[in-house]
Amino acid sequence: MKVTVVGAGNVGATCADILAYREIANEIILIDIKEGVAEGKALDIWQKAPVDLYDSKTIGVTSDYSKTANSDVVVITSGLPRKPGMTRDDLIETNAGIVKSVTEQIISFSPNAIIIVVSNPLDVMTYQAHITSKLPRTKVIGMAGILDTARYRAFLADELNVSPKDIQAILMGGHGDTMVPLPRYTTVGGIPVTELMDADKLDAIIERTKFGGGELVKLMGTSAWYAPGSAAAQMVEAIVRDQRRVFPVCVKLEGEYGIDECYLGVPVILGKNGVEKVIELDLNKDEMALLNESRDHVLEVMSVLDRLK
Ligand SMILES: NC(=O)C1=CN([C@@H]2O[C@H](COP(=O)(O)OP(=O)(O)OC[C@H]3O[C@@H](n4cnc5c(N)ncnc54)[C@H](O)[C@@H]3O)[C@@H](O)[C@H]2O)C=CC1
Ligand SMILES: O=C([O-])CC(=O)C(=O)O
Repeated sequence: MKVTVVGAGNVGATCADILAYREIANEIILIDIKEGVAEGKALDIWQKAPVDLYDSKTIGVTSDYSKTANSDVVVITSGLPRKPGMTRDDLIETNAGIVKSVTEQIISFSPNAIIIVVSNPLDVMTYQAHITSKLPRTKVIGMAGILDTARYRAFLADELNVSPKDIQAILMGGHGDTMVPLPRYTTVGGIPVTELMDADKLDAIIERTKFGGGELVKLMGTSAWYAPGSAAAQMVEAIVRDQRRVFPVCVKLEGEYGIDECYLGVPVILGKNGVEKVIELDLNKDEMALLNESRDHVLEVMSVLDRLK
């Protein structure tokens, strides 16, 4: 299996490193526009192989897309990250152009690839890759839900003093402040979280999760990369190993949840064809209202993208 990671910055290099270390793909192409950066990071990852005992090969490239030819999966991380005081939406003008040009080049050499978008604003950049590539919605998806859910699970593990492995949860909606955590679908070793924690504490964790990306931007002056890189690699793994994992993934809705023509995070089955199935939960009135609020926000930012065209 051949996987290309576009953007050899913090998220892209972390993702490539995990793909190699866990031997998720045997050939990994790391490509960036900045001369030498992808080559250097790929070489560094390869020099770690004798220590960590893997034989997946990472190759770094500057802007030569012919080297990405026939990739099975492509992860797009190229673009600006936000700085303190910015929203993800503030990145739209710069990143839309970058995602568009990268997608055009990727698709000309790998017309059958499955594309996983990471660049922000996530839902709208995934839409950008979809309209540029003209690939079916099942093959152009965005990474956000695994990361947002992981943050929620990590905060719950801290609060309950239990292993994060035992926390199962699902989170829906756009990748932003309007994301929709679902306590009704959160369990700890099979026990509903609402039986283990009072509502105030759970609400505080939900609020922290919604602003989890911003918390890290404030601390570091740029956005996160370890968990995002890992979450993107987990999506690649589900596809290349046809694992049929159930993950929240950003996908274009075509009538599911009563929502049409909008990219939004929902639970899906992820396998060799990309999205094998969109899972429709029976949301209650309050949950549906939150999801619609999130949809409205994403549609508003999508309309900005349409004006930029
Ligand atoms: N979906 C999510 O949950 C997350 C999304 N992000 C987003 O991912 C993106 C990348 O973040 P970082 O890796 O931290 O940024 P970074 O600045 O460390 O890396 C971005 C890389 O993209 C490269 N690049 C820019 N234009 C390019 C082009 N046309 N072709 C190829 N490479 C190009 C840059 O040279 C740079 O190396 C940002 O937009 C950020 O907001 C970050 C974390 C989580
Ligand atoms: O917060 C950001 O800008 C990056 C991101 O999407 C995240 O870490 O959730």
